[in-house]
Formats: sequence, structure tokens, C-alpha cells
Amino acid sequence: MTEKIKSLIQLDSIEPEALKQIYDVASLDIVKKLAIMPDVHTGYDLCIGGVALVEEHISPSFVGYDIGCGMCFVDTGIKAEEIFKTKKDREEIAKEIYKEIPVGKNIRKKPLDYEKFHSASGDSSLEKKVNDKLFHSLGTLGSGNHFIEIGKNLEGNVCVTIHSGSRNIGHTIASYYMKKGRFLPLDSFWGKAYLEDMNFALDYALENRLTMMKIVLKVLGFTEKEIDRIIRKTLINENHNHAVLTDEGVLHRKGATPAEEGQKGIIPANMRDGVYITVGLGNTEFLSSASHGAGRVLSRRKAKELIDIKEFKKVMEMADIVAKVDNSTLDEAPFAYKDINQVIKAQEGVVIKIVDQVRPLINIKG
Ligand SMILES: Nc1nc2c(ncn2[C@@H]2O[C@H](COP(=O)(O)O)[C@@H](O)[C@H]2O)c(=O)[nH]1
Ligand SMILES: [Mn+2]
Repeated sequence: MTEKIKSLIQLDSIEPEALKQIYDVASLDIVKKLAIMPDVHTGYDLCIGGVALVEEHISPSFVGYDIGCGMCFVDTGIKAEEIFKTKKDREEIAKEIYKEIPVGKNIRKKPLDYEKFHSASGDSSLEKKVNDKLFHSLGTLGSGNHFIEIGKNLEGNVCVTIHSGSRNIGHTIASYYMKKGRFLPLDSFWGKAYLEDMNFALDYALENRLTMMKIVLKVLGFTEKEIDRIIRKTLINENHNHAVLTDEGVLHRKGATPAEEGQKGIIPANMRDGVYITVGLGNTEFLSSASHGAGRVLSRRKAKELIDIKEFKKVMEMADIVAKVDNSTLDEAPFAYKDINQVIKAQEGVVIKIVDQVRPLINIKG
């Protein structure tokens, strides 16, 4: 069983609950291979930071509730000093983004255009539930650690990163299919239906992030033509929770950045340390995947209990980042996450190489 597991970090350094999930999953006959990323922590069924190659079956719980959660990034090519002369300029931009993009549990007052959901299950009550939220949820951020971050890369250019998923749409689809079984045969009615409906949620997640990206670029003062050019030339938009059909089996990523050879990716650290831009090395030993972040060291409850708000305010002020820094975001403080340097060290040169780094100037959270 252990020969199926390939881990980018020492197994004995992993929290016991996540380790139990790793052994449970690896013990299943239909699981051919399991790769563990350095940001691994306990998840639902398959651990977060787990990539499982499964024979002829697809698993709704291995993909998880936030189908298509992922990252979106652009480099505007414009120097930060040209857009932000003062801190006040950054505060104004943050205010404007909060006005234009619903965050937390909020959704849009006016619906946006999107293709209606027709479920492959044929279940009209599932369709209604999804369609009721579909058009008002597009271009909305969500809560927790979903974020919009405007930063400055190594060249000094303004870059934008967005972390969000398929909102309530993916959650509704995931909850529905999880009741149909832990593993659905690919050639069964429920297997085929889940695959199709999951793909709908994956596309929706990509569009959700892209919609927000266009709004942020508009708020930053770019014209439609400039926005099209920035997106055409520099966009990275990838899902880190998904299942993909491959010749070897069904590849499930639960919190892992796709890292096929030459594929660009985004690894976020935390609201102080920003993001890394990566290129995949296509290392099949680790199922062509990398970490999707730093990963938590403190649960939300423990973070609220243990982190000193004064310390949180101090480090964010020292880094000169415009952000919501109060009790509501205490569980998102940099100390709630693993040290990103260690996480990068565990995978650089093995599954990815780093090509850029972006330091935050503005951070938006729900
Ligand atoms: N640059 C930022 N990175 C952040 C922030 N908040 C969290 N994070 C990182 O993102 C991943 C996402 O994890 P997921 O399981 O929810 O997809 C997390 O592990 C952190 O490393 C932020 O505000 N800015
Ligand atoms: Mn995510």
C-alpha cells in the first residue's frame, strides 16, 4: 500500500488525522497512486493537498464541496508607481472593489448573463436549486480565505490575483452527488452525470474568477481594449479542486496546483507574503501537481484563540498592505499558515520552478 504513496514531505511530519486519511485512501484497490503535496492538511475524505489517481471511477468527495476552487492571475505590465502614488490611492481602489464585487455571503443584486444549468441527472429540483443562484453569484468572491490581491511583482508591475471557486453552484452539485456514492463507475449513469455536472461547475468557477478580474482591471483604470490585451497575454486561470480523465485513470486534485510540463501556476502564501508564479515540470511521479498554497497550521478556532490581534496589525502595517485587519480576519493572519519558504523548498526543482513573486499592496477578503 505505501508504495502507492509519493509524498513531497515526510509522512511523519503530517498531522495524524490527515495521515489517517492518506492511509485509508491508499488502502483502496481502485486507488492506483496517491501524491501528497507539502501543504497537506485534513480535508473531507481525501486530504487537502492530496492527488489521487483512481481506476475507472470518479469520486465526488475526492473533488470536494468547492468544485473548481482555484486561482486567477494577470500581470498588467504597468509599474505600481504609475497607478498608486500614495497609500490613499490604494485605499480608494480597495473601497471601489468592495463596491463593485460582492464578498462574503453577498451575491449580485442584478443578475449576470450565463448559460442555464441543465443537469445530466435530469433532476429538475437540482436544476432549480442551481439556476436560482447561478446568475446572481457570477463575479462574487465568497468568504474565508477567498481573496482578491493587487500586488507588485519582481519587475515592479501591478499584478492581480484572485482566489475563488464555483460558489454555491459547485456546493449544491457536490452535495447532491456525494449522496450517490463515494466512487461512481465512469460508465454508470451517476458517474457520467457527475462528470458532466462537475464540468459545468469547473467552467463556472473559471468564468467567476475571470468576471471579477475584468472588474478589478476596470477599477484600476484600464480600458476595455487594454483589459483584453492583458488577459490575452498574461492570464493564468486554473482550478485546484477537480477531476480530470487521463489515459492512466481519473486524476482527482483536492487542493493541488496542476503542474504539467510548461504549465503556469499560482501558489499563494498568505495575505502578507503574496503569491508565487510557477511553471510545472511535468513530474509524473507526483502526478504532475504542486501545492495550492502554504496550508493551515492553525484551525480557524485555534487561530482566533492563539493569535494576538496586535501582532497581526503590526506585521501588516510593517508590510504596508491595505487590508481588512481586525477580529473578523484574525483566522486569516499569516501565522495561521505554514511558512511558505519551507513549502516552496519542498517542491522547487521537483515539480515546479518559480518564475515570479508578487508582494501584496492591497488585499480584499470577505
Ligand atoms: N496571497 C494570499 N494567499 C492566501 C491568502 N489567504 C490564504 N492564502 C493561501 O491560499 C491557500 C488557499 O487554500 P484553499 O485550501 O482555501 O484553497 C491557503 O493555503 C493559503 O496558503 C491571502 O489573503 N493572500
Ligand atoms: Mn481554494
